[in-house]
Amino acid sequence: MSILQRDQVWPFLVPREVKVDVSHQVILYIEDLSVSFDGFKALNNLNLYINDGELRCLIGANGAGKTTLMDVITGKTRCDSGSVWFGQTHNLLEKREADIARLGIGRKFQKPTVFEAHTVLDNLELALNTHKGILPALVARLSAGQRERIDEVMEIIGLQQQRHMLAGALSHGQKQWLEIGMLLAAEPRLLLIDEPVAGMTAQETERTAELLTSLAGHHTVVVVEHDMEFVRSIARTVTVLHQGSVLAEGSMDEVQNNRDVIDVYLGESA
Ligand SMILES: Nc1ncnc2c1ncn2[C@@H]1O[C@H](COP(=O)(O)OP(=O)(O)OP(=O)(O)O)[C@@H](O)[C@H]1O
Repeated sequence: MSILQRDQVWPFLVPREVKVDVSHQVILYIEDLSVSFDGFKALNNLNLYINDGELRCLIGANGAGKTTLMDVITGKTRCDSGSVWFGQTHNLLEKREADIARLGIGRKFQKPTVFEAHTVLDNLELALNTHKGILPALVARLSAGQRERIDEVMEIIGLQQQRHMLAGALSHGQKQWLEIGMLLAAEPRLLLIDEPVAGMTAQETERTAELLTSLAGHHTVVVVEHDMEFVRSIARTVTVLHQGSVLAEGSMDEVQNNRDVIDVYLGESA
């Protein structure tokens, strides 16, 4: 069944009762993180702090370590050393992938993986009830709260008109929004989003910028993206990774004018 082939873990089920201590405004603490593959350091003493409710963009050349970092945060890859804390009380390195998802960390991979043979509405219902399996999830009665959440999400992702349309008939951009909606259904605290606008039209890219910007505040959003124009349109703070470490961090203008960033990533044309 396609549900078993998914390459991601849904943050099953609402409401989220997990308490995340963000009294110091930081929701994600990453310190001295190192990961190596056969002696090659994909992450090298990386330090990164993400504030609660912020929208952070992560950029860096191919192989800089962006995916590996997401993999460690979500429990997919184990590190050699370092620490990763979700708020001040949850040590993510001690947790399994599914438990990390249940804490409220949602991840969206680059390629959309919606259930194409089901409607937009069914997809959102499935996101709330995946643990039941497809058929039982579709016939299960949703609570009033769940139904309300689905309506809210439908509005956030702007697919009310497509509610009863098969997901397979949506445009590429709409599929990406639907998948973001499937993550949102579970009200995640932290969303990790990999290259959301790859393959999108200019209009879809613009709409995605609005969507992600609107999520910040209520959620913390970390976006990995290569499209610099898009990053400029959404980013307050940009972190540049290079060879597994943070090379620079700051506003888009600051990193674009940073000599090291120009040398190793952006090039003179920036
Ligand atoms: N499972 C693995 N086994 C061996 N090497 C790996 C593995 N995963 C990643 N690497 C290597 O680690 C380095 C960092 O890769 P990673 O995918 O994290 O980079 P990235 O910044 O996400 O790049 P891209 O922008 O191309 O997605 C690369 O040199 C990659 O080849």
